[in-house]
Amino acid sequence: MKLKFTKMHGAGNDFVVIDAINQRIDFSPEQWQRLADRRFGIGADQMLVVEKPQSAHVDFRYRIYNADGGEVEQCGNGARAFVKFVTDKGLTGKRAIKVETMSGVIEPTLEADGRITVDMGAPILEAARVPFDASGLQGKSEGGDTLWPLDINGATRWISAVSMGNPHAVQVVDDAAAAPVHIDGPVIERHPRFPKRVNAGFMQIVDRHQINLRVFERGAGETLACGTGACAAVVAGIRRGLLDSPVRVNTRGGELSIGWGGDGASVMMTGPAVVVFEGEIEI
Ligand SMILES: N[C@H](CCC[C@H](N)C(=O)O)C(=O)O
Repeated sequence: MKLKFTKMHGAGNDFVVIDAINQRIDFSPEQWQRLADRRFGIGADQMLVVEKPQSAHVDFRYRIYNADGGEVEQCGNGARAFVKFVTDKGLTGKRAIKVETMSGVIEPTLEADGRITVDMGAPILEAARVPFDASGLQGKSEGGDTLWPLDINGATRWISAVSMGNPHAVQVVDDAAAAPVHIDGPVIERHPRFPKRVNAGFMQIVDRHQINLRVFERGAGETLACGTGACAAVVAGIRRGLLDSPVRVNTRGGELSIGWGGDGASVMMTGPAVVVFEGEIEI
């Protein structure tokens, strides 16, 4: 079939965005991998699919596929690209929309300055619901957070386990630029205590309102930015007593702003969404 798509990015985290309301698509994991392939396909960290909603009082359904072809629960940078896409394509006249995902409803809003704010919902902090298997581990309290020891490549790394609908393992490092993202990231991603695998965040505290962050993403490897990873890192930093809301998150691909009012409150993420090109591909 000939597939129409839009190539987009949010702070360098790049996407193939597909209107599945006006196109019928039903791809295998191998076909999703092919679309994501940077040599044999279009190339992207994730594929974002726009569908009609299944629930009432919701404007769209949003499905997300990682570069490895697996469908996942949430994508923060993708949510910003999503609202820009449906607005630009005239699929909605609203500037604030409700979007159902595998992990619940999120609410992206197109701001007057072109940036986009997304209510990402409240973080999930109970280890078993991340999911993270903490059985037999001696965690340590820091502020209101519990840090868990993982043996990664022979060193003990103390991680916070946070879900934004998708799982994150966040650790504080002295220097994000020098962090062993490609050595420890793949080991953390597939650590047996994360039964659904995990996104591995490496957070450097710059000051109480600013971090530098790198993320080795589940199913995609290191990306230039990770929206849910930025949310998870800020939640962990605030709970550890290291950060105060709002927090500027410096990623390799750009800047995100994250706000969180504490346990039970939604995490609010603001950042850019950019169209790179429109295209068609035979698949
Ligand atoms: N790799 C993530 C999905 C994409 C998340 C990221 N691109 C974002 O902006 O939140 C996972 O497997 O949970």
